[in-house]
Amino acid sequence: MTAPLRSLNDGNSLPQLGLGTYQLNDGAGVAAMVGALESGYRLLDSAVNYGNEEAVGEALRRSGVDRSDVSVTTKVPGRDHGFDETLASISGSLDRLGLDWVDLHLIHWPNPSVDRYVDAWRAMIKAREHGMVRSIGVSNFTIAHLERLIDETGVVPAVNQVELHPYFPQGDQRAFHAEHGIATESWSPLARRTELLAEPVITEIADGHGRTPTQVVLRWHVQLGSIPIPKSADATRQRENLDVFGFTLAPDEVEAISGLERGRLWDGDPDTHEEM
Ligand SMILES: NC(=O)C1=CN([C@@H]2O[C@H](COP(=O)(O)OP(=O)(O)OC[C@H]3O[C@@H](n4cnc5c(N)ncnc54)[C@H](OP(=O)(O)O)[C@@H]3O)[C@@H](O)[C@H]2O)C=CC1
Ligand SMILES: O=C(O)C(=O)[C@@H](O)[C@H](O)C(=O)CO
Repeated sequence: MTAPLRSLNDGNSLPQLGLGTYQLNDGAGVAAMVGALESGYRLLDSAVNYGNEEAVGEALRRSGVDRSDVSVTTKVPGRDHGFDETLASISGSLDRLGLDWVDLHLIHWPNPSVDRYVDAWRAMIKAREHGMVRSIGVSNFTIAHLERLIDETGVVPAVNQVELHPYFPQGDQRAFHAEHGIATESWSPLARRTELLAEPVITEIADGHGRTPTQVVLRWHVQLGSIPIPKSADATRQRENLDVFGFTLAPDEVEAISGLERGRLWDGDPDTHEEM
């Protein structure tokens, strides 16, 4: 089973669900990612700061899945913002991944107090022209950050990867993305397995569909039009998470799940939270 594809604003496409790889490191991480690829995952979400780009490349080679069939994402860390620094960062990622191109490269956090994300974005545009990356996007960018990128460069990101789960459905942010043709990706889509999966609203809907709470949450993301990237190190849970394309939530079920809104998981407000 593989996830259906969705089109991006640059003519490329991404699977509608991928594997988060934060904390999938070293040999165990490689094994988990090989298992995911064998189960049908075709999108791996990495970052320089996860310290696992070598492991992602190794898993891809070991899996035997055709390179062209897998969308590899990685991210420029805050310490590499700036034009030359970002181009060097992308080269470093390609070296560590052992790949000729990255499918989707993101600016990991805007780090507004540093104020170099527009320079980083200009370098991303250049890297795409050079064929080092196929699609370019951002992560944790607010509407104001996106407006500034678009105003100053005229290039609209293909993707914005943001915190998104039933406790934080990001209605305004998603509406802005839809208006500008930006695909939304959901990080921590399972709210990091907090009490979310035991919420009665979710368990009752899951029982009604003969599905697990996790599948209902991931299906909710898909029906919002966002691309969830759940992380699991476990082969059985990876397969469970990918198996969300054979049922449909009713509109009132989607709305009830969105009604769990209460805020961010932790203080990851991109206006104030910065990561180098
Ligand atoms: N751009 C950004 O700033 C950020 C990006 N991310 C990206 O998003 C990805 C996902 O987010 P993450 O924070 O990892 O959190 P998730 O919401 O994906 O939750 C992961 C947790 O859920 C558990 N889990 C997964 N599947 C199941 C299941 N079917 N049943 C029960 N438990 C399950 C995992 O355990 P187990 O492994 O044991 O299955 C793990 O403990 C990251 O890996 C990373 O790629 C995350 C944070 C910030
Ligand atoms: O996982 C990511 O991409 C992150 O940016 C993390 O560092 C995240 O910010 C986190 O886990 C902080 O606790």
